[in-house]
Parts: sequence; structure tokens; C-alpha cells
Amino acid sequence: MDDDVTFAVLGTGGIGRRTLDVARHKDGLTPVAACDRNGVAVDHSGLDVDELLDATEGNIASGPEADGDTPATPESDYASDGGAAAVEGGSVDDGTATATDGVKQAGEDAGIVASAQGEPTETPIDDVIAESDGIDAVLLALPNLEHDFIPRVAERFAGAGYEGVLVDVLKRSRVIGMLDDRTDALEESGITFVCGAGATPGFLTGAAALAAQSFVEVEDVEIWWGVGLKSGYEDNRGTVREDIAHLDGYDIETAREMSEEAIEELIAEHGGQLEFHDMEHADDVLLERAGICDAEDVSVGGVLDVRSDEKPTTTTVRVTGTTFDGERGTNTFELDDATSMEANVNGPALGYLKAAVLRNRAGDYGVYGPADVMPSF
Ligand SMILES: NC(=O)c1ccc[n+]([C@@H]2O[C@H](COP(=O)([O-])OP(=O)(O)OC[C@H]3O[C@@H](n4cnc5c(N)ncnc54)[C@H](O)[C@@H]3O)[C@@H](O)[C@H]2O)c1
Repeated sequence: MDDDVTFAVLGTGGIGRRTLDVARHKDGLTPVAACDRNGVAVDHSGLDVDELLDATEGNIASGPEADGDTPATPESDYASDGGAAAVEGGSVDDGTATATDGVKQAGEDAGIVASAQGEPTETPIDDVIAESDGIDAVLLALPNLEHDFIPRVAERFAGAGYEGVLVDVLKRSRVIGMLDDRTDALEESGITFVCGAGATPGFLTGAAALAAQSFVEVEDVEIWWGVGLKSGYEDNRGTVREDIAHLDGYDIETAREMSEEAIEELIAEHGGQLEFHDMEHADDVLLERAGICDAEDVSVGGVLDVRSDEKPTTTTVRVTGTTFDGERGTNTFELDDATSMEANVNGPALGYLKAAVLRNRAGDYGVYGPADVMPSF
């Protein structure tokens, strides 16, 4: 069997760029297409990742249209990451950048179109779908501030008769049901979809599923993450914005509409560290779906520090349960503080992608979670 995998990345922001980067260190993965909101790059013999990463360094198309011509309506792709993040022009990050200097994240030349391989387009996702006959797997590193955006993208692949793998790194619990609702269409098309396959949900959900194996009854699962993002802050504004929606007094709509200045103010008020409790992370429904425990027994929280690269707290998964012989215990899985968020999202996402390709080639279609599939290496 041909074990080489051609893949595409939808969204080359903080996560998608690192996906391409990490894939260079993995065997058998050839990136053949990538897109962001303004552009697309396709080369079926393999993209030049060095060139693409250099061209988009400090220049990701993160925000929506700078000129505001395209309003964010729920129907439009532009609703995917909302209204206010556009930043125009300036020099590359000098380490003291604020929201309004340094990074060209929006406007006509932002992102992939700055690469010699990139072409401007108003229909980046459709352009990748048009090439999908030659693509084994697609990693969706798109924002999900509009909840049904990723499910709708999946539906578009199914509508085009795509036969292959889709993997996303979405976070919100409610999106899993929206994907489940589309299972028939995905199966008919021949799609194997692994959803919530980043770090949390994803890697840590899978770790919880393994840690639960000592027990016959699982009482609770506690996921507590730490992320230090100083050097990666400019590149990860999409993720930070989505995380803010989990704070008390905020939701997805308010977070989507916040200006970069308002985000900076909020972060400054918290001394650079945001602490989250009871986050709506899909680890809960994904563990319930896998039969491990009830969704309500899973809690997810953590600390994000945008002013230091050190993790403010150690990422830990604690699974408490009772064994067949009546002992109560807690199995703990811990990440090393030296491993970055990007490593812990993209390593697993590509691992799940590889595993899903094997399933897909064996004719196994439908929607899977990270507790159902063991990622390949
Ligand atoms: N599960 C996890 O552990 C985990 C961890 C971190 C981030 N994430 C998720 O990863 C996703 C991406 O985060 P990010 O920080 O890379 O965001 P980002 O804003 O930096 O990047 C998003 C990318 O998507 C592109 N894009 C947006 N709308 C598009 C459209 N309609 N068509 C084509 N491209 C479009 C943008 O141009 C950009 O390249 C977020 O949803 C975030 O929550 C998950």
C-alpha cells in the first residue's frame, strides 16, 4: 500500500503555519495545498514549505477584510473569525509590538498571497475543494468563532464528493453534535473525519481515555492546561480571541467583536495572564461519546500567559475512578513544561491525520473523536 499522504491545510494562521512546519519532521507527509482567507497555494508535487513560511512570517492573514467591505454575516465565510481584528502595514515584529504595529495581518497582500506560490482568491476553500481529488487529507486550522463554520466546510467537501480525511482542531463542545448531524453525508461521500484533534480537545482527551483504562467506573476527568505565548502571541491572536470567549462575562459574539485594543486592555487588566475555568471544551462530549464518562464529569480550565514563554502552570490530565477490585485512584498524565502549545496541537493533529488516512483507505468512514482513534507517529 502507498503510505505517502498528500495533505492540505485550510487556514495558515498560528496553527496552520506550524502544521506545515511540523509536517517537515514527519515521514510520508507531502503538503500539496494551503489557503487562508485571501489566497491559495497548490502544487501537487509538494509545496515549498520553507518559502511559504518565510513569506508569511509575521504576516498571517488573521483578521477579516481590512477595508470592511465584506460584512461578517452568518452566511459568509468572513463570519468565521468575526469583525475587528484587522491590522494594516508596518514593519515586522521587533519584540515590542502592540496590536497596531508590526504585523501585516489583513489587506490585499496579507498571508499566502505574499508567497511566490500563492494566488489571490475570493474563494479559497472552494479552490482547495476543486483540487481535492489529489488530496488524501485536509487539516482544518480555521477559526471557529462562528460555530457551524467548520461543520459547513465539511459539508462542502461532502457536497463535492470528496473521498478522504478531514481533521479539525476545534474546541467547542456544541460543534461535535453539528458534525454528528452530518455523518450520513460524510459517510456517503467517503470521508473519515476526526474532530477535536488538537491538544485540548485532542491529545489530552486521548490521554484521558488511556488513563481511564485502570478503572471500571470513572468519577471525573480534570484537564488543566498552561500555555506561555510571549514569542507566539502575534501569531496566535485567533486562538487568544477564541479563548477570551470563555471568560466570565464574555461569549463568542462579544469576543468576535472586540477590537485588538480592547483585547490588549483586557490582557493588561489581568497582568498578562488569563485564567479560565469550566471552559466549553469538547473533551467532555468526546469522552462521553467514547463511553468513558458523562460529559458533566469532565472539567477543562487553564492559564494563558501572553507575556512569558514559560508555562504558567503544568498541563495535567487527572482521571479519578474506581478499579474492578474496589480501589479508588487518580491516574495523572502530565506534559513537560518545555513542550509548546504549537507542538502539542500539531503533533497530535498530524498523528490523527495519519491514523485517519489508514482508516479511510480501509473504507472506514464517518465522524470519530480523539478518544476513538490512536494517533500514528
Ligand atoms: N484544540 C486545540 O488544542 C487548539 C489549540 C489552539 C488553537 N486551536 C484552534 O485552532 C484554530 C486556528 O487558530 P489560529 O490561532 O491558527 O487562528 P488564526 O486566526 O491565527 O488563523 C486562522 C487562519 O484561517 C484563515 N481563515 C479565516 N477565515 C477563513 C476563510 N473563510 N477561508 C479561508 N481561510 C480562512 C485566516 O486567514 C488564517 O490564516 C482556532 O479555531 C483555535 O481555537 C485549537
